[in-house]
Amino acid sequence: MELEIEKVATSQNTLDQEGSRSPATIIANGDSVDRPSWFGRCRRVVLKVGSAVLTGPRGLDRVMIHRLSDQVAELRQRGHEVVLVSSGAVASGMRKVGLKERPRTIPQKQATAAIGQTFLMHAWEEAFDKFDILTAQILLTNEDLAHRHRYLNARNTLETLLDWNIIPIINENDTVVVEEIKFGDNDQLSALIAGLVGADLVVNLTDTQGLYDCDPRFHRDANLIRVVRGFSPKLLACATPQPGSVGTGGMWSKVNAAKRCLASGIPMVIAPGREKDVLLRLFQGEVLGTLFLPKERLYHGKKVWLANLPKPAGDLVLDPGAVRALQKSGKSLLPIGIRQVRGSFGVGAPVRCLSEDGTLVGVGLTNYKASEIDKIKGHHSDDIETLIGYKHSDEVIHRNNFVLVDPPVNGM
Ligand SMILES: Nc1ncnc2c1ncn2[C@@H]1O[C@H](COP(=O)(O)OP(=O)(O)O)[C@@H](O)[C@H]1O
Ligand SMILES: N[C@@H](CCC(=O)OP(=O)(O)O)C(=O)O
Repeated sequence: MELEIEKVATSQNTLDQEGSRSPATIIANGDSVDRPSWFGRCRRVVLKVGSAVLTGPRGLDRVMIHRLSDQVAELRQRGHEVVLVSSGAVASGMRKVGLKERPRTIPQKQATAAIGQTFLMHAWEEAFDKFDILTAQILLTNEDLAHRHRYLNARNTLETLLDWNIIPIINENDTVVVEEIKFGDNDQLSALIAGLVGADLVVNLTDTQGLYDCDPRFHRDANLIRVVRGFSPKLLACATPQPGSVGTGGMWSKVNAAKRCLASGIPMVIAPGREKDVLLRLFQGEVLGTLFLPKERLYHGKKVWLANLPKPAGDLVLDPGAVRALQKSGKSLLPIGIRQVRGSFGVGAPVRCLSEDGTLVGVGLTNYKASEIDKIKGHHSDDIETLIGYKHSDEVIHRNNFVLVDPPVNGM
């Protein structure tokens, strides 16, 4: 079976200076490829399973969990590494305490998730136990991954678990997060985890056949989109943010997750989780769901984190020339183009770069602290030492430590 994609090539996985793994599969030449070998080469896979797949009217669907774990065990036999992102804590907790509707208040949601999470983990643990496969629970918040050193710690833990052949099972730490610090939902979390571990593919299992050109609940004539090459904002218009009865974020969130994955050069497939043997069939090359293929990799290594996670510690307001240099020429930020410094931050802090009208241009890590940038702003780099007594570098932000917020993307 042939998949028509514009350009596909695989490279060996590489590690950057900090040990980040790069996804192996990048789109690169003009030939079509056969799906079985393409999927076969996706060694490291992040598998996200939605509440809509894992829970039914009577709560957690253990049969489904067994069916999925059987397939994951088979994929591992074939040499794939699997990192599982499992939703379902709130939905299964709800049934446990007899709630008919999703809890509305944050403390109720958190308490329900606490009840459901142990139940959920127990079910996965039991299902993988048949194959003598160990699992490990990882609960994360956005705050955890926003700090670079904690992000790297999470990566080291995941790498060690994979090295030990243990299946990491990740969920958002619902019992401590409030709306402001949430990932949003597990679709976003799975895309971030994929960037973190340098996954070769994300499989997102949900309760529809894939992405339709409009919401199939309201449009009977909706058409399933089979392959998407590169991201386009048009895709977001296809999907609504309204989830099913137990989900969070809906299809809109999955398309946003695909956007994140594609920017990091990682393909993603949205597939029907309840379809019999869906994972095995996908990896055998059957055309199922919607496959999103990257056209180019915008971010590598540290930039994957920079583009997705850090909490800015301050702002730099730039003159139009500096904005142009960053946006159009991919240059580093020099002090001469900085008009204003906001906030108090140290060396290495993530800061937002804004144009004078307040538009967000990008995010970068600074080479100087706020008080120093205040002294050197508007000056030539040759004057840095005279102004602050030393010179770390000519640039306030080096281009290797900067990402544009809305980089140009090629799509559909
Ligand atoms: N364009 C679309 N294509 C497919 N499904 C869509 C679309 N727009 C909205 N949806 C809805 O999104 C739902 C899946 O999202 P969600 O309920 O969050 O699932 P999950 O629990 O798997 O994360 C589907 O039930 C579907 O009805
Ligand atoms: N962390 C929540 C799931 C949040 C979520 O994203 O749900 P879903 O849209 O079903 O993937 C839970 O375990 O219930």
